[in-house]
Amino acid sequence: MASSTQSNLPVIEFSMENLNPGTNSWSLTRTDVVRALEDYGCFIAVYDKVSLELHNAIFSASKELLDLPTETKVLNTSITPSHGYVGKEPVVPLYEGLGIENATTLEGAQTFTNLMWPSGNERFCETTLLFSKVLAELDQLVMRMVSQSYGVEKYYDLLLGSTSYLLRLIKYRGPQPGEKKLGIVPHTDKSFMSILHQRQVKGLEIKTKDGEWILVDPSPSSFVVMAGDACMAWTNGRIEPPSHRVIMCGEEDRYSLGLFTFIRDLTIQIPEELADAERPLQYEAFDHYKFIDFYYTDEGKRSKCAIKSYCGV
Ligand SMILES: O=C(O)CCC(=O)C(=O)O
Ligand SMILES: [Fe+2]
Repeated sequence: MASSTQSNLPVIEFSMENLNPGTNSWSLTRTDVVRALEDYGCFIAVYDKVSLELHNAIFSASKELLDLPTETKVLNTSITPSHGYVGKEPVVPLYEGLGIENATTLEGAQTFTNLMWPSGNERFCETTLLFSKVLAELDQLVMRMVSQSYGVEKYYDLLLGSTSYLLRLIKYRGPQPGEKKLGIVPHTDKSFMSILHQRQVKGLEIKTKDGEWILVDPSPSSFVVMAGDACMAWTNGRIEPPSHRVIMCGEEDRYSLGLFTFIRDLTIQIPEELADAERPLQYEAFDHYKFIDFYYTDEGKRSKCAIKSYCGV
């Protein structure tokens, strides 16, 4: 396994005060965002809308959830593969995660909370809802910038209306001495976009196009904004999702969170403006959730690039 280095991913400031479309700082940030996504498939957003208080609250909520008995956690099921409870898998025994579907809606947050705590848990519900909404705003800023920069903003408005958000709350048990340290196998996300956040314990590594693994430094105000496979197809290959993995460093448990976007009930069509003689159309229109189903078939799991196998031209 190649060793990782403590090197740098692009870091981009998102301070909401000076980020209004049309301003100079908006277009400067937009240039940085698109360059980072094209070069790395991701970047570190420094985002001041998540306060230290919210950072602490969401991780205590997450710990409270993951401390529930397994027989409660397994009630978190979904018709979409890997959107519900996943844990104690033989390949990644340290990993355990739950998923809140439609996490930016009160209904989504309440349904999940009532399933886990039939007698209620108002604080958990409020915290996860607020966190998801604040991160969804970051996702929308980023996507607005990307689509503007490619001249396809009107198509993004369509996607936005059909975007659903999945919040995953994840724990990696600290490995015992002698136990394998792999927390999650190298993969690209099947989402459109992902935003990852971690508590103080390191472990997330992201692969650059040069094949170097970069270890991501945690900080309460840092978020990894990362493209998923669906974004690569939609941008006709301009933005490629980076491979990433989790390798546990010490013996301490590690907590992380991911907000993932998926396009529901809308066929994702590659904007015609993004294909020309120089860059012919690389992907047929596709249904995001059918693509996820395909990924979890034997053929999908075997394929080197599932989205290309699924709808590549
Ligand atoms: O735990 C992390 O930091 C990464 C999680 C991840 O890559 C995923 O859930 O897809
Ligand atoms: Fe991932």
